[in-house]
Amino acid sequence: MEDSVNVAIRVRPSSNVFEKSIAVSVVSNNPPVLHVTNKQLYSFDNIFSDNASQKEVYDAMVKPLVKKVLGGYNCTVFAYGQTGTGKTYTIGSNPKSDSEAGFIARACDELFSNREDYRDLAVSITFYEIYNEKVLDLLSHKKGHVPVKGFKVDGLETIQVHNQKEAAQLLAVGSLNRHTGETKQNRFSSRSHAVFTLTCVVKNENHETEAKLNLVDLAGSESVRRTGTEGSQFQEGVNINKGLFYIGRVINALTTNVAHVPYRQSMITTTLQDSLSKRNFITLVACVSPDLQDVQETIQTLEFAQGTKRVKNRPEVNNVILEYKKKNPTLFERPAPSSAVKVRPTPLKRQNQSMDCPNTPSFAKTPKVNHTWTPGVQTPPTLAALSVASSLGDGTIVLSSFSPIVKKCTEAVENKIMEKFPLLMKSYAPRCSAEIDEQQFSWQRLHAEVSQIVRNEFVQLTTERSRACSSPIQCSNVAKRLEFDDDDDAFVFKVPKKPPPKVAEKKATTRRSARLSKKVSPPPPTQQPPRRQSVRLISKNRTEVSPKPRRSSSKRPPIPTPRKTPSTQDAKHAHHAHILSVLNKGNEKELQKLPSVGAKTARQIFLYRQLHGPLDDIKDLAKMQSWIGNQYQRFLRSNFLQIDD
Ligand SMILES: Nc1ncnc2c1ncn2[C@@H]1O[C@H](COP(=O)(O)OP(=O)(O)OP(=O)(O)O)[C@@H](O)[C@H]1O
Repeated sequence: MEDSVNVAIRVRPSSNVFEKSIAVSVVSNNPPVLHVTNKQLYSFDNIFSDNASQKEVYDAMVKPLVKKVLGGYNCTVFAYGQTGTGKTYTIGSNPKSDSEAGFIARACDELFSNREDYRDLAVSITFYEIYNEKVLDLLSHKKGHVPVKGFKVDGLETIQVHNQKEAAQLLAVGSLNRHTGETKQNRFSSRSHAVFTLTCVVKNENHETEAKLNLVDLAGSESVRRTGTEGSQFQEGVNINKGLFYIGRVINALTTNVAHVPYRQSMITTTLQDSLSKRNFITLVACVSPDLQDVQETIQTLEFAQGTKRVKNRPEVNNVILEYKKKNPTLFERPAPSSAVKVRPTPLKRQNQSMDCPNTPSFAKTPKVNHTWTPGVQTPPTLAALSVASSLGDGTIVLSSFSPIVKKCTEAVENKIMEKFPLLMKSYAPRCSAEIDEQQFSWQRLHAEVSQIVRNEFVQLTTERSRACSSPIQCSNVAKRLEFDDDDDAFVFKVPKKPPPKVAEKKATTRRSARLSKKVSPPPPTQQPPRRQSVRLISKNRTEVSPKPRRSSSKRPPIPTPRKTPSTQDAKHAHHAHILSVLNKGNEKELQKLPSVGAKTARQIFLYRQLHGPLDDIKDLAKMQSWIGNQYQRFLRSNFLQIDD
């Protein structure tokens, strides 16, 4: 399992006795190909048939992620699908017996059995559900929902566990608290999305990593007609479908790399914003029913899974660099609070005051970093300086959202500043005494000096790197925008706000306003021919009326001249051979270059070739079952292929 986004299909055992009513079958396991009655073939990273065991699915999809989490990568596993297809069963968020242990129990088992390899491993658990767009803590005895601030669920019960048994107990308690209900399609239908999170903190000699494994049991998509829900259950269904719809939108936005990802549109995408970002490993297990009566929902699930597979992530490790702390222990010491210290806290400083060292410059106090922040340990100032505020609305850019080249530069700048910072601090050291107050300290000077270092390094590095690439970055312009933001306690790149779009002059839209407006004077009827007047009539009346000037023929788009069918026999053979080689050797993108071959047909040709080997003749393509109507003939015609029967 190499990819950062992995997608598998799990087919649930059928509830039908008759073979005729089965719509889904696994055609091949290598490559994994699924066949659905609509004649379409689907391929994913893994396909598990109805007799696949829980262990088999876990080993292929989640086991590799446990290692990644211990290595500092955030990983998220989603179970998605129609109601009653086995999502809860697969994730194991409602365990019934040991033989049915799902992902959660197995992942906990694995974490604790690997313990010896990790000298210092701390595991904690949170378990919450999203019910009717509200977050409810499944491990808390408190009533009411948990508030969400920004993208963070604020105040979840986080419980540290030391062994598999403790983890299993928490899972059992949480699953009892979860909202379930009976519908026509599932006796124990989950009425909420459940998120079970294992947070692993691993400390090594030089660094510390903190990463999360989220195991998400999404509620099933449901049609009111089929589930027969009414009243409050109907409302639950509406909210479930809303959440699932926006997960789809978020995935779509990640696939197309658009600037705005609609995380805030639903509670599930808000709370999982972290996990649904490009910095994580994502695994999707799409559960489907093999039954003919569910084929519509099955196809929808398969299409969703295919969309997810198109997301390309670049996972990053979450770590704290402790080396700096080791080298400069005095900088990170917490002095005893002194009544003589007078530092006026900025709004953000006030928030973090309890754990801040009063002598630490303000930009060093920002725990707003992607890297893990341990209370009591000050983040190296440059890391804080470069991991900038997250609010995009005010024209601030998050550095990490730049292109990879800028990201690399950022890392390099961080390293350089790390070297220079002790020197800079030394020059300030005498003035950092407890009696000094803020005015004497001159925060502005310190900010200006560090800004200058960051700017210089940034310009130098981006110039070096952009020389190597074809599209150089206007690095000096970008660097000029670097400013210290007091509100966010960080260095930010300010982006000039776009001027508001000019409001077009309002046109009179109603007849009354048109009449009232003196400026509007309708053209005399003789000057313009009636719209529907035929060309013949216009030419008849040409003497009386001057018609609207027609577009000159030179401006008309040229009429495409049809490509000629190769005339000689040799040319015809060469053309056939060329198309055949594209069909046999082309990847999906190359196949799509052929006329009448879209993304879907290209995929079908690709899968057909994988299953049956290369085509001997173009007419073998007729055997592909996924052609609809006269699509095959259209393909032949538009590719100028003459096939003798
Ligand atoms: N692969 C499987 N093997 C054996 N039993 C399964 C399998 N998948 C599902 N089941 C059984 O099907 C029933 C429904 O499964 P489950 O409750 O997990 O569905 P769900 O997708 O979570 O439904 P909902 O969205 O309504 O909560 C359960 O009794 C479960 O044990």
